[in-house]
Amino acid sequence: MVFGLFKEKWNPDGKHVYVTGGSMGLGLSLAQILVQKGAHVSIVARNQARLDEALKTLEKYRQTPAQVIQARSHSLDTATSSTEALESICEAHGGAAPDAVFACAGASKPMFFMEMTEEDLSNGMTTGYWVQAWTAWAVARKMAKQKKRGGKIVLVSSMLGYMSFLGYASYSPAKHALRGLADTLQSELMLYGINVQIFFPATMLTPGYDEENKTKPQIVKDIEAADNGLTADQAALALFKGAQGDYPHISGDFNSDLFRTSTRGAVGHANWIWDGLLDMVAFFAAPAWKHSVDKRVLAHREEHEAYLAQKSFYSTGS
Ligand SMILES: NC(=O)C1=CN([C@@H]2O[C@H](COP(=O)(O)OP(=O)(O)OC[C@H]3O[C@@H](n4cnc5c(N)ncnc54)[C@H](OP(=O)(O)O)[C@@H]3O)[C@@H](O)[C@H]2O)C=CC1
Ligand SMILES: CCCCCCCCCCCCCCCC(=O)[C@@H](N)CO
Repeated sequence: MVFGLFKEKWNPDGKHVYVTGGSMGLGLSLAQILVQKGAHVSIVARNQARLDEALKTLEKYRQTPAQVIQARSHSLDTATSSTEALESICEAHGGAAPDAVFACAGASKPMFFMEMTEEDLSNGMTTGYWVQAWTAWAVARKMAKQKKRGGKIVLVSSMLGYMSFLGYASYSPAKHALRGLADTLQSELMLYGINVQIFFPATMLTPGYDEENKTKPQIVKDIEAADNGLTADQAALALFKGAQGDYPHISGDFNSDLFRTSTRGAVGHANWIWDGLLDMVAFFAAPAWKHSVDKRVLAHREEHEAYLAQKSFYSTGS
């Protein structure tokens, strides 16, 4: 398989690009880049005040008076609300399907599995998987019905969609599921001339990151300290550059590249030589790193048991 050779780069200039989760973090930074490149940009998120702020920010990057820049408040948790959101942003474009969608919406609530409730686990699937899957479903159908060629659908997973470690039982499965969806759609939506990609960023220093750190156990923070994190702008640039091509998996940094090449499955190579070298590095580096994580987790056993005891875990029923 050869990706991107001899093909023109995807250019958002003059296109209608839909960014979910565009009111802050990765989505907002990406929306800024797209506006700067001359795209008509529609952002969707729930909180109206943050959408208003984001719209003001995006206006600063406007290139021409003709650009349509809009923000709409919708929850993307269900098929119905995701379809409504899509219909509402397409109104200004005469009902035409967007040229591209970047599904950035999502959230994570790390904590110990023992402490997760049924609600935590099922919300994890909604905020990690369905919030993007329904958008992909609604957009793909609209593009296909209108026989729009050259469409693009980009999902946002995480490095935790390639691997995982303690604390992410409600989040990592959803991000792995997104990979399964993206790999399926990359194959199936070729039928309609739609290019499907998925982004696997490591830590991004965003409002969402500050929020998840409120429930994140210290040991999880310690493991993550191996990663400095990218700013939202840096991550959005990596995402945008990946989206200019058509290679299905976009990784934001070197470590994600190691996991990409060593868990590639049936995804082709971005670069035969470089990917082979990275895979070889990962062959040694990933088990060494994992060994250090396992040691850290085992060293935490006693402290963890004391923590659970103090939370009355052992003395309450189910
Ligand atoms: N930050 C990180 O370290 C990493 C994040 N990721 C993923 O990257 C993506 C972006 O993350 P990040 O920028 O940090 O997130 P933020 O929390 O900073 O921003 C998330 C955006 O999504 C919107 N959103 C969240 N849930 C919903 C929903 N149910 N319906 C509609 N809009 C929603 C939020 O607005 P509102 O709340 O108002 O709806 C906001 O605009 C997410 O999918 C996240 O899982 C992946 C790897 C690392
Ligand atoms: C092959 C060897 C390389 C080893 C180095 C790996 C270092 C990993 C650090 C963990 C980063 C966690 C990213 C999670 C981001 C995320 O999705 C959450 N913030 C939830 O939003």
